[in-house]
Amino acid sequence: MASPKKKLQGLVAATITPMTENGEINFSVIGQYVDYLVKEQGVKNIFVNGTTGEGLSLSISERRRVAEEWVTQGRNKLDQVVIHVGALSLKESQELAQHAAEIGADGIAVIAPFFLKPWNKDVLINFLQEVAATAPALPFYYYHIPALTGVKIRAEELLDGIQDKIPTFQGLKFSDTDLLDFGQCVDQNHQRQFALLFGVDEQLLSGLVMGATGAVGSTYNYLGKKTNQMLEAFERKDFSLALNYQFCIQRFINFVVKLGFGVSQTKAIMTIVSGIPMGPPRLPLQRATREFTDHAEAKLKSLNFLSFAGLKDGHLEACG
Ligand SMILES: CC(=O)N[C@@H]([C@@H](O)[C@H](O)[C@H](O)CO)[C@@H](O)CC(=O)C(=O)O
Repeated sequence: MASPKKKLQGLVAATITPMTENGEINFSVIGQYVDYLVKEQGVKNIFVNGTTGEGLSLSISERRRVAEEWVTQGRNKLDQVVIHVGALSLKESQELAQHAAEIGADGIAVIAPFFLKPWNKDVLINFLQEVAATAPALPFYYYHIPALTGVKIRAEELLDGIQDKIPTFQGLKFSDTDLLDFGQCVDQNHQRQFALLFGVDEQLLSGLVMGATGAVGSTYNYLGKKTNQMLEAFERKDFSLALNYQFCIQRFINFVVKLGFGVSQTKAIMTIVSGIPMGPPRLPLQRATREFTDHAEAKLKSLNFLSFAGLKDGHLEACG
């Protein structure tokens, strides 16, 4: 069984793929992006080429180059770099998995194929197993995101006995709001051997209460510091403060969700907060509107999310 340096835990930023104005990948800012995550947001784990990274909208050659750049720039700065290698084609997924191993990534993750779909747990596991086997020394994570893949096989069902089939299986990225399913994943993880990473940032506190060992998400790119404060309050069992942080984060997410929120808008917000140009998204996504950007910036300012001043203990108003 593959053994990672240490269990993946804490916050994992689902990285954006920066692009130039003419739609090419902007590799030149990835080094600066790594430094920003580590120094400004206190986030030292990343999840590359996932949903936020538009992984499925990139060519295989682009995905390889993006993975390489993150691994290279993250060396001696980041704790873990997990590469999402899911694809509709098993062969492409295997190629990416093998490549991730060759470049020294710390783990790979795979979503369920979502066009011709696996119709039950065994078929899904067969697919995952074939990918994992091409990178036998790399920790393997299943990326559960049923709203986007349309594959509704419950995570707790998948987890049951999975290490017998996939010896490198190390955990789950759970991007769903079904806390019954998530709780049952935690419940069967008796020996705490798996990383159970929650993927719905606005509900992370509920995920922590249910037993999440960490979290992967888009907002940790720019709200990592704030979310880390929530994690620290939770660790100290200061649940009232942790809830204040969660509400504060929710106020922002709720605000942008009402305006229309997705990967394009994440790129725009990250550009505002970090000052690093993330560029436009790739078609079929459309660039965030000027109206969105102006409103989001005003909200970030009103919540004190641009200055990173932090909440004063117990004062909910501090971010309002
Ligand atoms: C559907 C979606 O994009 N979910 C995000 C969340 O971080 C999400 O942006 C956040 O909870 C706000 O709704 C992540 O789970 C996705 C993710 O980690 C990824 O980019 O692979």
